[in-house]
Amino acid sequence: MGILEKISEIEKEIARTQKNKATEYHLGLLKAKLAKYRAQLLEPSKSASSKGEGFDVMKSGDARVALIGFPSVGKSTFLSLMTSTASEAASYEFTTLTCIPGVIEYKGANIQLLDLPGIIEGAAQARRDLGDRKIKSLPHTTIHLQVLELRLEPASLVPQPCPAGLLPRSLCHLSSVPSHAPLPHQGKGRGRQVIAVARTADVVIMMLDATKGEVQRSLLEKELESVGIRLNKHKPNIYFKPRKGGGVSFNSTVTLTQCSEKLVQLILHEYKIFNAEVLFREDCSPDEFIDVIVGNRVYMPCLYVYNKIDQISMEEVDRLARKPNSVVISCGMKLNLDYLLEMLWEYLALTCIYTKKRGQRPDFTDAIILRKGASVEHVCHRIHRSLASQFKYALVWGTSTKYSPQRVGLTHTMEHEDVIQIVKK
Ligand SMILES: Nc1nc2c(ncn2[C@@H]2O[C@H](COP(=O)(O)OP(=O)(O)OP(=O)(O)O)[C@@H](O)[C@H]2O)c(=O)[nH]1
Ligand SMILES: [K+]
Ligand SMILES: [Mg+2]
Repeated sequence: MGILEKISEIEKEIARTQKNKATEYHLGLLKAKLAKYRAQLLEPSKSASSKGEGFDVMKSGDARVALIGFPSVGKSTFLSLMTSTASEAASYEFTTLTCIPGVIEYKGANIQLLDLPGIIEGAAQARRDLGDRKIKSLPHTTIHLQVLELRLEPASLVPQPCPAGLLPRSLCHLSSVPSHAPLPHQGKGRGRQVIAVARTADVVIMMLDATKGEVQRSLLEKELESVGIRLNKHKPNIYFKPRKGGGVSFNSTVTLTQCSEKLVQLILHEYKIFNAEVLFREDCSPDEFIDVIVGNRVYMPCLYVYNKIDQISMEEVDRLARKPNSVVISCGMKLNLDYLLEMLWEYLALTCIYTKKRGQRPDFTDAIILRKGASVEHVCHRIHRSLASQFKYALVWGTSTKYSPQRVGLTHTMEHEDVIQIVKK
């Protein structure tokens, strides 16, 4: 049995297993198995040659935002609106085939915005290649595969009605494609590269077409989830350390309602870990525990952006706008873009630091933009390469200190809108 078949078997078994106290261990074990097979699938195959032309964009600016979404939801239109970069936008799908970077200038920060191909396409290609086993595909749910097949059979490139009852109308491929539109094979394996780029971002903007169903959102979430990207979640607060011997020592500082010592042991055994120290500091689920064992997960804020609200009713706009982590916009009519920027800024959680020279007022026109949690040393490096080595102490005004000003060292953590004066040796 191939890995994909094994995954599908386990998924089926999970689906048909009733969730209750009696099946809890069984389910936990199945989930551990599933995560293991998925990881195997994602390991870069040795035959995979090129890293993907057009995707190796340099990280630049103060932060990076990746635009993820189905084809033709308006990603390129958005990039062209928000930045001085033009990215081709058109009514046919898969207009964008590479990664196009642009820069948003906001509150003195340079935010790199990456326009990417409609993510599903590459994954679809991977699915098509499964036959000859060239590309080890990402796992998908059954419905997902149905969608992909529907979309990419040559016949689906011409307008055709959707088979009744198979899919929501929103996902049917009803648009016609002009002759100059790229053929599906040109996007070979891009879904994987899109995901690789997404992993490097500080925030993901998941762009959705407000006129289409909610299913697009859950499909994308599943796809990102299955490659280890965790959206709007924090890293589980579990201490985990494999050891040489001594068995598994299990402890928790809170009451656990989803995991028990026995379940943790079972999951660990599935990973052939027989000696480890485990401390739950949070009431985590088995999935979260598995994430900790497997590691290499990325935890990323995600903003769901519903575009094309010019096409839907006010009631519908209102409903979408009230969803958590969501913003409604229209690129076509330039609606609500300012609010989106505000939200994006919040999600990026950047820290602006102002510098001040001795005896002078702070320079509020030119902020130093750093990541949350940045230290005085980071500030020094940003000002000048050699500044940290000449550093004697710094005076800081703002919320990070008890007194203003306060004398601090290189390791002091800065907070948003702090003012700093650096004194050299
Ligand atoms: N009505 C309406 N149409 C929009 C809006 N934003 C974009 N469009 C149209 O949607 C179509 C697709 O836009 P693109 O920007 O090419 O979409 P994309 O997500 O980059 O598509 P791919 O690169 O193919 O994945 C174009 O015809 C745009 O003019 C909007 O707010 N309202
Ligand atoms: K398009
Ligand atoms: Mg595009």
